[in-house]
Amino acid sequence: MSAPFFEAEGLCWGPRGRPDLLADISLTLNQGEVLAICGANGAGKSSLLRLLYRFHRPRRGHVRLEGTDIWSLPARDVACRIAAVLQEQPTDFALTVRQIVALGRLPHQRGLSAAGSADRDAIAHALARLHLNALAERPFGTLSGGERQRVMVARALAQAPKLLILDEPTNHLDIRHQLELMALLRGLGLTVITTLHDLTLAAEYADRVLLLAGGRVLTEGAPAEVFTEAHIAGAFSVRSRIDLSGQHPRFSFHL
Ligand SMILES: Nc1ncnc2c1ncn2[C@@H]1O[C@H](COP(=O)(O)OP(=O)(O)OP(=O)(O)O)[C@@H](O)[C@H]1O
Repeated sequence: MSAPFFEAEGLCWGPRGRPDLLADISLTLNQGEVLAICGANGAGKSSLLRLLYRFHRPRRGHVRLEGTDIWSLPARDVACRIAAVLQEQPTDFALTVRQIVALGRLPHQRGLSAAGSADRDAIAHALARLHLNALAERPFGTLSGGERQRVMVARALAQAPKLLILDEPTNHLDIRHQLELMALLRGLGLTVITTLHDLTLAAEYADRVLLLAGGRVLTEGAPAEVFTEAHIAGAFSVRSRIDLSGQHPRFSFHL
């Protein structure tokens, strides 16, 4: 049997000298699937992502991409395969949008060789996909929060990854840009793992949802299986009503 495209198995992690914050987390993704990770503040979503894009080394367990443990590869090789869009943004505000997006090509460039035509094509394509052509020569520091977020997604696309990992990518985006970004992520054909606070977006755009609570997997599966009133109460300590009359579930929440 061939290995799953992406697999995390029995992951445990905690900060140095502290007990585990994440315990026994496993997930499997097929190529092209979109996984949403949802859960309350402090549930461990960002910490889990850091294990998946090889920032934190798990205390126990393994993360494998196409059957290879990501810790058996040099960081640069992993960066050619996995791109991450994080909540923290670059502080180098003087760089232009094009220069920031070009940073996505660094893992693919050897030594100090100048960017080649493949790099220029990837940068142009990423700028166009995120509707950033008009902003390409603007200093990053002069952009709005939502524009910056789109630049960070463009940088990740320029990296030409096999797996795209995003931490709350719809933060700062207005409703139209949220929907556009989710449709873009869906339409890329890439395997995507993203944390999302908005359960409606997760239900509409993700193939699978992993619900975290207290650093553990509460449940994982198709959105309709995961988003039940009982699971939502368990993860978020709120009561909810789920309207299943439309194409996608709609939620209302109460204390
Ligand atoms: N390096 C660290 N040292 C100490 N505590 C940490 C560290 N990293 C994460 N934590 C703690 O682990 C818990 C989970 O944090 P994490 O950022 O993963 O949660 P989250 O689900 O992404 O939350 P949010 O929705 O608020 O972004 C939090 O209580 C956080 O304070």
